[in-house]
Amino acid sequence: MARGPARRLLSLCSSRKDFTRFRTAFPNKDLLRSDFSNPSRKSPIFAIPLRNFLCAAQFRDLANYRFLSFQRHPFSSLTDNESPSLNSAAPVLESVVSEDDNANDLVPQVTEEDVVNDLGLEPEEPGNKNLDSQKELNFVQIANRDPIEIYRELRDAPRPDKLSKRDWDVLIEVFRGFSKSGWASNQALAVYIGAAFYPTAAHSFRGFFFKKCKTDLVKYLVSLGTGDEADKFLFPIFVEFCLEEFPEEIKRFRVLVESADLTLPHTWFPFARAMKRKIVYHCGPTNSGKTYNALQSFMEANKGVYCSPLRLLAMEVFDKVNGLGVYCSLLTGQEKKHVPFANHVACTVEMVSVDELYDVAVIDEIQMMADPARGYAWTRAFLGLKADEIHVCGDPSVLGIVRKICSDTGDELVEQHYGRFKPLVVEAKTLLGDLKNVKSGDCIVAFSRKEIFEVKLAIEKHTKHRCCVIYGALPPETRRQQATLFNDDNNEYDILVASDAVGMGLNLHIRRVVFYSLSKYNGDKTVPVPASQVKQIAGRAGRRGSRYPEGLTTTLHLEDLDYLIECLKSPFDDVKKVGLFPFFEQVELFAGQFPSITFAQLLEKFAENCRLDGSYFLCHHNHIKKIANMLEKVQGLSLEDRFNFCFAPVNIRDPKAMYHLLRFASSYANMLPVNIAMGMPKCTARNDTELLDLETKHQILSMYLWLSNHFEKDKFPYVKKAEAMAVDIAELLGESLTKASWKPESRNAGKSKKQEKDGGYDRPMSLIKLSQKKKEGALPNGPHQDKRKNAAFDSAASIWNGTGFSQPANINQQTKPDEEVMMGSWHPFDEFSIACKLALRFPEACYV
Ligand SMILES: Nc1ncnc2c1ncn2[C@@H]1O[C@H](COP(=O)(O)OP(=O)(O)OP(=O)(O)O)[C@@H](O)[C@H]1O
Repeated sequence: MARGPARRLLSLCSSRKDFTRFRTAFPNKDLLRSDFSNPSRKSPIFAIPLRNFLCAAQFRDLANYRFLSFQRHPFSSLTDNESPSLNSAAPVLESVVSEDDNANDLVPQVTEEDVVNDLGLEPEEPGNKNLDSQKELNFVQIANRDPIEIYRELRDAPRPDKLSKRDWDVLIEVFRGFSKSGWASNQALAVYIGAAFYPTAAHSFRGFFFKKCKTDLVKYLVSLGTGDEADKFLFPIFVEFCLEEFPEEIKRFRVLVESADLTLPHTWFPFARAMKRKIVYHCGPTNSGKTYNALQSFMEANKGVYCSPLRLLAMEVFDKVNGLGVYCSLLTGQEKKHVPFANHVACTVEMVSVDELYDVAVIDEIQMMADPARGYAWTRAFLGLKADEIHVCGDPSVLGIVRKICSDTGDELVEQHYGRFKPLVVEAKTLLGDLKNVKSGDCIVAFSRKEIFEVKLAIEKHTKHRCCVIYGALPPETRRQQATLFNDDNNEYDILVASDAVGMGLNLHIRRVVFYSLSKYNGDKTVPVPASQVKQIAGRAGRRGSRYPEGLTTTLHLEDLDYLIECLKSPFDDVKKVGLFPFFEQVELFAGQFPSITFAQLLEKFAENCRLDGSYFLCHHNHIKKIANMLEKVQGLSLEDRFNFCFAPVNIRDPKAMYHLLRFASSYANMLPVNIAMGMPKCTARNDTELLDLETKHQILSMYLWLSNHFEKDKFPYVKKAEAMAVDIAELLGESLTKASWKPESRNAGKSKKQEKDGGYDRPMSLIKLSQKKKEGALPNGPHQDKRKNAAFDSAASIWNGTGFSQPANINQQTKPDEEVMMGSWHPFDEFSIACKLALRFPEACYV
């Protein structure tokens, strides 16, 4: 388990005496300032590495950590204003601040005349130089005193000295500032005083100080006034006070933090650390030969593993490598194809074993380390793979962080830089807003399923071209079938209409990539497509060895062209952090602190309290929490079962798929054989609803297969049947897509009529322009209306005892118009809700 610096500090200072020893090593405040505040100079005693202390709930970037270094923000890269620590503890703080009026209770009453000068100084007179220098001398002495001594002196003081009203007022302000100090709150984390507890501790400290105050200290603090200087003077005394007053709170928080410690993740893989690994970074844009070269090393090795971002790509490599005579097995969440005598395996990155020893490993699309949701899988593979040689392929965005990680792990890094085989050319003419201008070999990229079918319909209605389609919800087998159809010269399918799913993994013969739009809905709002994604997708045009070795790219509308060029011209991001997620064992350890909370709450608590180094972020886990919430009702699942079920591949916005997951979990928990309980469609889809049904059914089967590989096999006895059904449905989907000539059902009935008038398809307005116009208020469907609509959808989704998953967008879109949902006359979750409840009570039965 990793050892964080604060932990190390406390383990070094396991007793108060030790801590005192540390502190007395730096009795001189000036010494502390001059030595520790100089980042280039390390403490000879505490050579604590620079690292962050991060409460992931706030995703604070607490950089440049050095305990008690007395820098302005040693723990935080945030400014004072941004510092969230005290805001997060606002209720406690409020009480602290509001009690200032009662602070007089803490000290003997004083009056203006009641001034006693404990320093024995004459009253101040202007120009009294002796007095001034005497004062300065005193202040320097105080500043240089050992804070422990100061604390003890205060602690043992029989009674407080009397203060003047003016000093008293200033002192109140000084302590108010200290209570609010983000710097002090951040520093306090290092001695396990949590952000939530800090205001209480600071309040208590103020009470202590006022009850014991010494005039010389007060004078000194008054001379400093509110601010950093005073905070930094008070802080070590405060720490001393807390160590003595709150040992239990500190211990509790320490145990909590330690059990959620995600620092130094490279130390989690001691075997890999014991190896001297060679990392080869194949760095370049798309279509530059990175994967090709990495696969050469993979195939030449005695034993190799290829880690893919997608099932589809793992399958491609599996086929390709076996085709070249190198026996290779396939391992994805859904399938295990063992090839006899194979020493090689092509797998999805989540499935790679960090226990097995390899000669060569390939990690494709390494920039996915920074993916907000799945990044942890790449990070784990990169840190944990036990391979002599690891080839990573990707764009340069994570090169900097890979260099840094290699310096931490001690791995050798070799960089190989690539350029595109043929430059990508931007066609400035665009399609002038008219899909009739498509040409053979074009790939039209749209960012929603609905748009994909609209485009397909329009092209097939108004031109002689036929379209293949590829989008994320299709099974990999169907995507491959569509890709083969498109690549084949001897048929009429010469146009591809695809979503961003086309950006990775398929070997496609694309002449030109045309962006239907350059904005997409991110689940919350419509946003411009990120430049890195635009590059990745555009880069699919013109592939070496294909019919079109030279690639073109353009947009449907002239007004989107500037953004496309901007994206292609923009340099790759320099990623600063990569993703992490705790292993089950870490979550289990943490769960020991909270025996009576739900799994979803546990994940939340973990996120709030976990510590991460500056190069890592905690991956998004909202979808996991939503599944966890849904499964909360299922009795009899162990923590590990819950953890595993939450990673099942399910579309959380699809109530039908969620229902089946719930049913599977329920049966499993009741020790019943988990059945598929789903009818097989008899024919190809005749409309969009049937097509959607096929997609969902395939996803449910895929989920069943995934679960069968992640739980005891005998609990999932229908694997063979599920595999056969999945193959059949993928075929049906392929056939359905080639025939598909229906209009996708629209949310907005009025819009469909308009489309008819416009010549059969909705000529898309540039969404970037659209959002600009919305901002200017030019369009009637303003943001407030969207808000209302979203609120209606959200409330529709929050049924079923707060399972909390979002609305079934596809059902809303496919079967009922918005208005009905908004009027509350129809509820998409009603049927689902009843089915779920029944599934919980009678898990062996099926209700769909
Ligand atoms: N040396 C080579 N000889 C023959 N074909 C090659 C060679 N290098 C690359 N190719 C072919 O060029 C195409 C692009 O190569 P590759 O997939 O390795 O590029 P890449 O940089 O990994 O791109 P992407 O990131 O888009 O996958 C592939 O079809 C590959 O087979």
